[in-house]
Amino acid sequence: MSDSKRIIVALDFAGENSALALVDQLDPSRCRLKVGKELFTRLGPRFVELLQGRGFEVFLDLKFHDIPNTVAAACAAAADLGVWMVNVHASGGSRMMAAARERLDQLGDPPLLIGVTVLTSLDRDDLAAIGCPGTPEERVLALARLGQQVGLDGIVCSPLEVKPVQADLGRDFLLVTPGVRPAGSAAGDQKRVMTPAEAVSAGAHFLVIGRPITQAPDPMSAMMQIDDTLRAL
Ligand SMILES: O=c1ccn([C@@H]2O[C@H](COP(=O)(O)O)[C@@H](O)[C@H]2O)c(=O)[nH]1
Repeated sequence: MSDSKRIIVALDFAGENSALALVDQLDPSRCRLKVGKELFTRLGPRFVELLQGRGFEVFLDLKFHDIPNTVAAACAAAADLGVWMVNVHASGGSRMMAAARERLDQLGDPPLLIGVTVLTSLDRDDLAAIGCPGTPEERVLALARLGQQVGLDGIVCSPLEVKPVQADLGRDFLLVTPGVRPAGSAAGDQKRVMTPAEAVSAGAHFLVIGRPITQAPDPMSAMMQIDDTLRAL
């Protein structure tokens, strides 16, 4: 799968003005935007519509995780909003993911449906502490297989798991990777990271990048620099 817009900028801002100050500098032909829990909780669907009205495709990153009926209905609401991509937690289980898939399949031109596997802020010790033995890679693979079986379009994982997942599930299953840090960027709360070039070289389809762009002194130039590096690969 080849897509010229690999970068999804994570709009993690506290309000409309700060978010739009960045969005105003971005070009919808070079990147997509991700609206997550903070901005959506503050500004709601209206803000997603505003971004789409400016020509951006939006990944609505609300990571739905609930009983099947509730998640299916939430996905349908996201589809009604016209978003490009929506996600659910794969750990919500097969029936939950299948319900989301079935509901979206009833609609014309549904958003891409993606399953979050193991958050990129977690390492093996964090997983052990919540009662999940094994490595993040093992757990990502198990959840990715489940997601593919029920017809998800792809998963969210860290760039570190891209190669093993593709070796197992093929290259058409979309891999969306946060945990992306250009060389020299602070990892912050992310534990499983790679550089943008490493992630794409490994086979990631889309990179979710927040603070390395949004907190840069010149966000547009930071985004273009990363994008130029990826286009040169
Ligand atoms: O496993 C996950 C799933 C989602 N995210 C989201 O991606 C961005 C990453 O932002 P950075 O500032 O580049 O760390 C953020 O919105 C997360 O909610 C993730 O990081 N890991």
